[in-house]
Amino acid sequence: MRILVLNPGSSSMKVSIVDNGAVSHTAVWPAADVGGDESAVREGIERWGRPDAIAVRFVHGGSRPGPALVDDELLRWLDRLGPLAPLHQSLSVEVTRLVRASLPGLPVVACFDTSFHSGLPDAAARYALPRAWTAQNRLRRYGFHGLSCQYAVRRCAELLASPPVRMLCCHIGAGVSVTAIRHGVSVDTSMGFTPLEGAAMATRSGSVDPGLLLHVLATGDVDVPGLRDALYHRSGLAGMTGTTGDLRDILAARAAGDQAAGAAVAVYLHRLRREIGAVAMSLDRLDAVVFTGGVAEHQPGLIAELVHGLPLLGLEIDTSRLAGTGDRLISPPGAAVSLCAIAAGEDVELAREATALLAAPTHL
Ligand SMILES: Nc1ncnc2c1ncn2[C@@H]1O[C@H](COP(=O)(O)OP(=O)(O)O)[C@@H](O)[C@H]1O
Ligand SMILES: CC(=O)OP(=O)(O)O
Ligand SMILES: [Mg+2]
Repeated sequence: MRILVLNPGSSSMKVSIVDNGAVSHTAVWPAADVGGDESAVREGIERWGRPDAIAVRFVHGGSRPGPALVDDELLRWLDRLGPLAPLHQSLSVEVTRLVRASLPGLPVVACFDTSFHSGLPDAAARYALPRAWTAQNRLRRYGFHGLSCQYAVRRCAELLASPPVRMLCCHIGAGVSVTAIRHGVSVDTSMGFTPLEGAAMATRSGSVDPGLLLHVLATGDVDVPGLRDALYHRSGLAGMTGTTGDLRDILAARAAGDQAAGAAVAVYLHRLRREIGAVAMSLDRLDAVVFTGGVAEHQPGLIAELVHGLPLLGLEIDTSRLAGTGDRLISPPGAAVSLCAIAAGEDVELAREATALLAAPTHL
């Protein structure tokens, strides 16, 4: 089956063709270029020809445990979740509308980041908030980057002689999250009700004392839309440095002696290590840690820096392996914990989920 895969991320729009499970074409557009003219999707369709089906990544799918065939009603419901993932959800809705109009008659499958975490243990999923608020089970921790985690589990098992039972998936791209996985199942994760919780990110703040936010709303010159904009678009590495938050530029500035860039990277790494430490505590031991996402893939030096600041977890890096390319083991032979660098494979998972859904007898 030939699947056109659309993966709107917060900094990029990734479009691929996955042919019987293998990625045959792929292109990445900066997110800012996507919106209005939707050129990325149109170009993908025109360049690569008609697929058999389309799979679209939606970061928020509420408590849905798996993918779903798109119809008008589902699309309206997904659109209503927009405010819970403002950097992603409306873009996913927009590109879905576009492909439905451009390729009428083809099945479109929505795949959700949240599904992988839909079975989170209650203690990890709930917030310590008034009971009445959480009664309908909506104000819970949903978790994100689930499609990336799913792929990391599969790929890590291929790279290691024996599949890891207890692992962490550190997805480090424009969005950053850490997930603890036992026997392939998510048991805790750093993102929560929205993809704003947890580590500091390219433009997102990550977790901030809710008391600070109340204080800013009560005393600062900012309303709720202004606060939302600040936390999603103008915080994180971007906010701390006054740049776009692209780590390529920030690391180059740090190397050139820019102190603000150096301080921002220190905060970014510190907050990520805290999330790794916190999430790891849901496992009784650690067999493997996967580093994936754009930053993990392209900035191995930063991964080494991250790991060197985690002596308590006993992680070791093999610098000669780190300098290699492709999906690989980056810990030394015989290390207690296997460290793996894996290119994010959300597109493969999206195609896999779409193929399985469309082959299911209930779909016929
Ligand atoms: N050489 C590189 N190429 C692409 N992205 C890079 C590179 N080095 C670092 N990055 C970082 O990776 C991030 C993109 O990661 P990615 O996982 O593709 O993000 P998203 O899916 O959220 O759009 C960028 O914000 C950028 O800072
Ligand atoms: C959930 C999320 O933040 O996704 P991305 O890293 O692709 O922006
Ligand atoms: Mg992404």
